Amino acid sequence: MTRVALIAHDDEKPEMIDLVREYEDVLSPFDLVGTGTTGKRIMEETALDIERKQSGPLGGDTQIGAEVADDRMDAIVFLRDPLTAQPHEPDISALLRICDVHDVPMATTRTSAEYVLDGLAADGSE
Ligand SMILES: O=C(CO)COP(=O)(O)O
Repeated sequence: MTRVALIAHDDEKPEMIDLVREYEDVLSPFDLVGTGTTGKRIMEETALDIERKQSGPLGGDTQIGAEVADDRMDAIVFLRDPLTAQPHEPDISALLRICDVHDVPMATTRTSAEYVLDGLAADGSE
């Protein structure tokens, strides 16, 4: 099954909720994973079921990176806050790097996320 991770920094959580609402039909057949607070918010505000990892600062990005390293992840939507320093920046950089290593698509903005999700939807309908 297609496995997708959803992650958003605090300032980007409203954008993530808006995105997943728009793409709820695309996302609902997928196996969805999220960092702690992002996953909680998505489940509160949509009908999607999310496997929740730790919150990002407590290791959630690292847990998702481990799945990438194990070739278990098909795509990641990570709406990052580009204007706020994060205490767990090394974990975020490591996640970006391991996605590059394993050629796992990671979208970090609304528009790139729409391209990735449109692509997954098109793959699923072939
Ligand atoms: O910090 C995050 C990603 O780096 C996101 O974590 P939360 O979803 O727990 O807020």
